[in-house]
Amino acid sequence: MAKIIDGKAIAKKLRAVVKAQTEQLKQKGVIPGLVVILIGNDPASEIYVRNKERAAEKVGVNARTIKYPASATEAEVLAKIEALNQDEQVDAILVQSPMPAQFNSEVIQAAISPAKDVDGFHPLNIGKLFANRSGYYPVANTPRGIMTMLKHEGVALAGKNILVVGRSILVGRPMFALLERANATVTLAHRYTPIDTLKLLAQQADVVIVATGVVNLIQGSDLKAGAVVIDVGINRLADGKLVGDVDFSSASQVASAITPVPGGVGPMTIATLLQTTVELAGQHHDIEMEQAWQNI
Ligand SMILES: Nc1nc2c(c(=O)[nH]1)N[C@@H](CN(C=O)c1ccc(C(=O)N[C@@H](CCC(=O)O)C(=O)O)cc1)CN2
Repeated sequence: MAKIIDGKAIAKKLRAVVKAQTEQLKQKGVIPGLVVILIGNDPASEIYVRNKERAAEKVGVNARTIKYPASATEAEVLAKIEALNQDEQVDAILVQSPMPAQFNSEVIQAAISPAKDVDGFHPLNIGKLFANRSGYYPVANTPRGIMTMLKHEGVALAGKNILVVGRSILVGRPMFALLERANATVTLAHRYTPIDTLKLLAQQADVVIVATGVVNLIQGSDLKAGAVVIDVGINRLADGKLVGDVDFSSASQVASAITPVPGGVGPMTIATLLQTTVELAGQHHDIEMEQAWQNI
């Protein structure tokens, strides 16, 4: 039976470190400021945004949400982003995904100043990540949170065979870059990967990370014995139950460690968002931040 990786508990430890960092910044007169832009009325997004605000308040980050109706225009949101880019009180900006159909997410993401791009979706920050540039730049919070979880669990990555399933800008692509940077051999599978190929790749992988939104895509019988399984999927079934992209009951019989849904990757996304917010505030005010989170 696999060890269940407790994302909630790791996120709690990370938030405690972030809170201590926020207090250090406050002693220097800096209150980290986060603005979340929510467009439309996607019920899940409303919950995530509320959870971000609550978590921010607990660690001392000054967070606020700016809401737009689903009928909002790209021009009005772009004008607001431009004003926030100029606002000295704002260190971090994000626009919650998904956005309504009339929005071009590439245009919106590129409009946020790279120095305030707390999601790490700006092409400049993505380019730096893929080029493995030195220096500080924000990286997408879900894959970064997964790296923190893997480190916390003592999962060695160098030289390991890792399969990432899903190639979104939120998870799969930055996950690939972070793992490659950690000297793993990484395969990125996606919707055009034939299912037989996917299963063969999964059987060879020491670590499998799945972010597709397809319920039960990966079964225990697909996995190598002792693999580490990270399930990023959040799928709500007709009966209201939340499940991931991995069949937890069969996979947990074969894996050595596995993240549950809920309570796995999700809580790490929000804790890591706060971590990135505080780091961006430190950058803006030229304050060196101790990387204490590495030892959580
Ligand atoms: N601009 C962004 N949009 C979205 C991101 C993102 O990182 N930036 N990620 C997701 C949504 N998300 C954060 O924004 C998020 C999703 C899920 C959770 C979470 O804690 N999930 C819980 C279950 C919650 C539930 O009941 O639904 C869990 O897994 O335990 C946190 C954050 C897409 N959009």
